[in-house]
Amino acid sequence: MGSHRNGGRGGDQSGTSNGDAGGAPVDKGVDFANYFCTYAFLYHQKEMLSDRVRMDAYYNAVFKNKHHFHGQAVLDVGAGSGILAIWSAQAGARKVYAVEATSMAEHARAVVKANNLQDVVEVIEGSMEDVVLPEKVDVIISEWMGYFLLRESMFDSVICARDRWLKPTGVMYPSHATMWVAPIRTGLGDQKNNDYDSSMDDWERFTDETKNYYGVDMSVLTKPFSQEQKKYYLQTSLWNNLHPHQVIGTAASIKEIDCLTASVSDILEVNSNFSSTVTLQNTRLCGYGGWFDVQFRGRKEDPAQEEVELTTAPSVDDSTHWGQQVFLLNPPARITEGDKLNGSFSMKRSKENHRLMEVEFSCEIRQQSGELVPRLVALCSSCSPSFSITRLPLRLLVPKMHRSSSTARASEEFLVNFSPASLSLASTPLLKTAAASEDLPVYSNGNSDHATKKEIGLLHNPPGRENVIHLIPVVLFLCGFILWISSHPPKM
Ligand SMILES: C[S@@+](CC[C@H](N)C(=O)[O-])C[C@H]1O[C@@H](n2cnc3c(N)ncnc32)[C@H](O)[C@@H]1O
Repeated sequence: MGSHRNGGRGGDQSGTSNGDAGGAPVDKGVDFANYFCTYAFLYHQKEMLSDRVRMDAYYNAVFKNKHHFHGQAVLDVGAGSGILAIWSAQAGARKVYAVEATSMAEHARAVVKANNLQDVVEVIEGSMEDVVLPEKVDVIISEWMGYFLLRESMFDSVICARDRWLKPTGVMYPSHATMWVAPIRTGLGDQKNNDYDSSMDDWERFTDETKNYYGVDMSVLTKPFSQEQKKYYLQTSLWNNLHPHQVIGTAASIKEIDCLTASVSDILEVNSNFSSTVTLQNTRLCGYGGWFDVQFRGRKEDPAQEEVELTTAPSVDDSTHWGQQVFLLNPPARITEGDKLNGSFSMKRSKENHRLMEVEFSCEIRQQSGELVPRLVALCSSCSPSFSITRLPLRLLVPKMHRSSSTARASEEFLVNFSPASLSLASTPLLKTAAASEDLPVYSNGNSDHATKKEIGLLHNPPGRENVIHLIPVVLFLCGFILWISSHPPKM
């Protein structure tokens, strides 16, 4: 006991390089500041603990498969508040190692003690990559899934733990994972286009004012500002809780992962050609929704007694805090039942931050007659895909949230590039007003970071300039009134 931290790897993971992350060097200090610190907040853990779909799935997986836990050694990778470690102990584990990188470990220790499980659950504060355990384990349990499964790249740490600490006969909880995409209709693209237009109108006012009031012409920056705003509003995927009616075609699986055998190189990139058949008559293809599910099946030689699945697919009653990622297409295209959508998807880690993803989509629409639909313009046609997404610590930046919340798991976007080369050309102008009537419940998109940015933007306006301008007529009127009064003194 107590000797588990910072041992084991001869320092190979404690420096600034982490080959497993995809070749790019990882600064652990920066990683901690950007990523781990989020999890040191109880409100963040609470939001995960409040996701009933997630909780029920893990709870059932453990308690309906006690045979995997009874009398066994279990490792909880990224224990957070300790919930999975505690369930493992309650299901009869002999020993549970609960490894947590952040100071949340202290809270986990308190919860373990309060539930009288301190003799079974040992909470270890440290990075999984650095921790040394006194024995190999029979089960690894972990909730490592980020938005659209792979964001956060936390599965790397689970793989590392598995390769070092799982017995050859061991079981992974969860055991399998799948990523899905499906064509969708949504009003989000229209909304984001409006946001972009307003930000450019605002920029124009700003450059006029800067020139008129301060004598400096900033208009040379209009293009880079426009690019920046396009990337922000239009080339970034969005968190959304899609209604199942917004899914307008068959879902396609783009990646399957066997948690027992996958290596980091298997998940560095996801590349898939997929096709989907439109299932709705006369509708708009506004983009794609992406989600994942994980299964608890045990291992082939030691299967689950009862298989459990956790899905984050669009759902009315069982939505999760992961929601779905929406990848917008601009402008939307008219499609109808029976049309075939042939797409290609590519996702890789951002060079700047291995926990963030860059996504490229392309798609071709083939009508039932076999004819190709004239070309669509891609919402993200000119973007160079690089973008940051983190489960950030501040509420403002959209942390991992409970499903009923209006915000999401983090500032969640993936940069998305609908490849212009493979997209069909625009035939449909963007329908700015049609969306609302056409799209069924469009749930909150969770972009409170956008709102925040705007709010911050307001603070940066020249102090009170607009208000002063609005006051000018009033002041003029009052001056006129005073002059008139003084030239027409009241007769006493
Ligand atoms: C999504 S949370 C899950 C928390 C908890 N297991 C639950 O299900 O509520 C992931 C946790 O893993 C921790 N974590 C991520 N990578 C880790 C690593 N390499 N070593 C230790 N902890 C890690 C994070 O700090 C975070 O608390």
